[in-house]
Amino acid sequence: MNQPLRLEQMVPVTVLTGFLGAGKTTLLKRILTEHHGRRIAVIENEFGPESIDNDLLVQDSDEQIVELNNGCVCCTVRGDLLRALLDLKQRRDSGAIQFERVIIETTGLANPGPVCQTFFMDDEVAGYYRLDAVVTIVDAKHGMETLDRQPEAQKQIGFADRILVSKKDLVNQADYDALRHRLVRINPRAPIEPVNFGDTDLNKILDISGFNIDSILELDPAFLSDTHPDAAHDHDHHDHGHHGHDHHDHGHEHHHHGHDDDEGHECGPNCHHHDHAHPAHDDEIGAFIFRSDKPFDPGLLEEFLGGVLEVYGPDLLRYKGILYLKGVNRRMLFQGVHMLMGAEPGKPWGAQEKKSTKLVFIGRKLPKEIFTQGLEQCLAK
Ligand SMILES: Nc1nc2c(ncn2[C@@H]2O[C@H](COP(=O)(O)OP(=O)(O)OP(=O)(O)O)[C@@H](O)[C@H]2O)c(=O)[nH]1
Repeated sequence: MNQPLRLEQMVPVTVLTGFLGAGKTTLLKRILTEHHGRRIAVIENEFGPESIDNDLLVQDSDEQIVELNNGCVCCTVRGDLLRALLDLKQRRDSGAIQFERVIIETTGLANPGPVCQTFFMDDEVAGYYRLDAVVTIVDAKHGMETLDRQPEAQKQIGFADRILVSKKDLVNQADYDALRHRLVRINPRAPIEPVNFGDTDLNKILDISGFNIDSILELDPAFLSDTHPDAAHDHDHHDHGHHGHDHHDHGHEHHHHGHDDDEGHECGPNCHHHDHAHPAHDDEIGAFIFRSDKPFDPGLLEEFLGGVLEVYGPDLLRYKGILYLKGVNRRMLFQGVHMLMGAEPGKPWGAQEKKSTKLVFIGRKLPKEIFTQGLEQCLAK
């Protein structure tokens, strides 16, 4: 195995996902034709009638396009994705091609989970590429209906580090607000912005470290509890002293127990429909937050998480946050996808800083009580 690169040397990867016809290709084309001076390798699948026009894309640009044929990235070609990434690595290392980042465009029907997991499961990929963020595009016109009908669409929202809403020009403000509200409920963690025909500030979607860094801090608890009373969960605020020996956790260590994506889906036809009223939405995918100013007992926490992931891993799309661990003088950055979890040391706690844990869990019908009560049991006595 090669020596892993340091985080900042790793090649950032953006996973671009979104509903069928939401505007992924429009955005990608825009990115690849803009003069932004970034060299981007693109991996995409060839699914769907609106497959990207490679000739156009590679024209007078440095981009490298790798196409994955044969259906969705999610269900059939994770092996291909792995090979494509390793192939790009090999060509880059040999000097045959140059690029600084990778964008993977998934099909409109893909569950981004397995795509993300690729970056944790293979040592060579995990040591070379850094999953930067999942960017999800939602179509303002058809988004509501798609969310109603397609669980995969909810997952795409659940996984997102950034949500871009396309086609705002086709709806009125009230419809846009209703959609936005629903998106916040499903995923309160991801900032949401409109995008007009792919016109977006690249800095908002590339190199945002949505996956690796403590972006949970972006969560505004007040906003959260406003829009989703169930989402926030507060605990007593009580600071505990602790001593300073460092607890080094695994940088890229993950647990995997198979059946991470146990509910196959069919790559069906496009789903574009007319408007209709949307009263209550009982979305399967939702989020909750756990906070505490008390430190965790690391052993208890590990045991609890191991157990709870065995049971709920398939339903847990994303979980991440900052851990305040007893006996550890720095924050631990914790994150996971389904049953793969990892933790890495973050910044040391400042002398005056109030230490606390913030975790967000996003998943399908998660039993919030089981999680929050279990986590509370893991707090150091
Ligand atoms: N009105 C409007 N149309 C848009 C906007 N963005 C994209 N479109 C149109 O929506 C259609 C679908 O866009 P694509 O970029 O092909 O969507 P996609 O997500 O790549 O589609 P699939 O590959 O089928 O999943 C195209 O006709 C675009 O021109 C927008 O902001 N406003």
